[in-house]
Amino acid sequence: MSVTPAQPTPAATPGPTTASLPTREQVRRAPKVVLHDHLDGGLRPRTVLELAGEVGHALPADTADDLATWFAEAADSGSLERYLETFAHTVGVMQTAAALTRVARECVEDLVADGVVYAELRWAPEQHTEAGLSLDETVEAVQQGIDEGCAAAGGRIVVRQLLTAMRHAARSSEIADLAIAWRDRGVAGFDIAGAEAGFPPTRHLDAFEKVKRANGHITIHAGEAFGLPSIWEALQWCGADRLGHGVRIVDDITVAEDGTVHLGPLASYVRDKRVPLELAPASNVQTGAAASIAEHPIGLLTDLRFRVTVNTDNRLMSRTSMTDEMADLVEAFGFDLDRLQWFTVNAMKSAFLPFDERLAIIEDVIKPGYAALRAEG
Ligand SMILES: O=c1[nH]cnc2c1ncn2[C@@H]1O[C@H](CO)[C@@H](O)[C@H]1O
Ligand SMILES: [Zn+2]
Repeated sequence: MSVTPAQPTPAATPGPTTASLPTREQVRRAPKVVLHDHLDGGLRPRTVLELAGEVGHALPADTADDLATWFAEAADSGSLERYLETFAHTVGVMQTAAALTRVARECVEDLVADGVVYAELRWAPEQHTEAGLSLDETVEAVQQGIDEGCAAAGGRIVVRQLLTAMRHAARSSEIADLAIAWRDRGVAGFDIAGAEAGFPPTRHLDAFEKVKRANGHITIHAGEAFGLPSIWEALQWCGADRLGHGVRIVDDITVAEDGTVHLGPLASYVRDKRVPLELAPASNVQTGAAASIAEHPIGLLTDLRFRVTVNTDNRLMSRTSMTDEMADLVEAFGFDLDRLQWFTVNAMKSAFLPFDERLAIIEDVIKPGYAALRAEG
């Protein structure tokens, strides 16, 4: 294997300085793209309360504000496993077609209000069959909600589903079939999620091969709670087109005291192949993958021109939105509108949507949207 040569340090990310940085309100109005947003991680607290009331699901709080606080605090655990325990209270109230449709419709409404113009929403159908729905019926119900939300938004947003299989379970092959069966009806790709340590992506090799043989798209949660082996398997065994998080790729990057940067073979591969990283700073801080937003490797990865994208992961558990994620990055790293546009174009280029449709959103929506904001001065 060839040795990766040391590289000169790129220009450092500017610190938060000038008055020309966008305000939070400008960030809200900027066109944004989210590739990594869990449908069951983005419910409105009030909706969780109402749906729980309908089905008699016991919750840890009984007002919307208290519930919002409970989710954020419980998820703020420093561990992915404990973070994931909070999903019992969202998945638990999403077991009927009506509930799935409502949650999907409200999700689209919330994303539109957040200035999102393209979204891929992921969720795990196998977790929504407790009350008797078939896998097919769960996908149909979610698509119904997406269609209603998009119709109400009058063309301001395009939304696709990603179907997730749970990595500790054994239904990934069925979920791969489901994703393939729904590919022309709103499903754009396949994912695996759940606890990472102890559940390597290669456990689901047959599912990934099935999707690949069908020319489908794959993203894999990898390099969040576990490091390089997980990323390597996702890319080199499972054929991932994108990395869900992938933040631990920094374990293969060294920065010497004189600022010289050295990329190991896996980090070089990820950058050279332009593998999109679905970074989600707020979520990473909660699960302990990063110490704080300011210390999040997004600064280094951006400087090194990896294909960085910014994502929410779970808006409810992380009490976040695309506006919050980007505005927090503006504050922590001094990112300007050009940089936010770069993240957004990176994301749109990496979407699991046909090339001509991606290009149309970049040229007709994203670039003019940022140009208008720049013109505000
Ligand atoms: O950041 C994450 N890492 C791994 N798994 C996750 C993350 N966020 C959510 N889920 C898991 O994905 C399922 C389907 O949406 C959720 O129920 C949750 O268990
Ligand atoms: Zn995720």
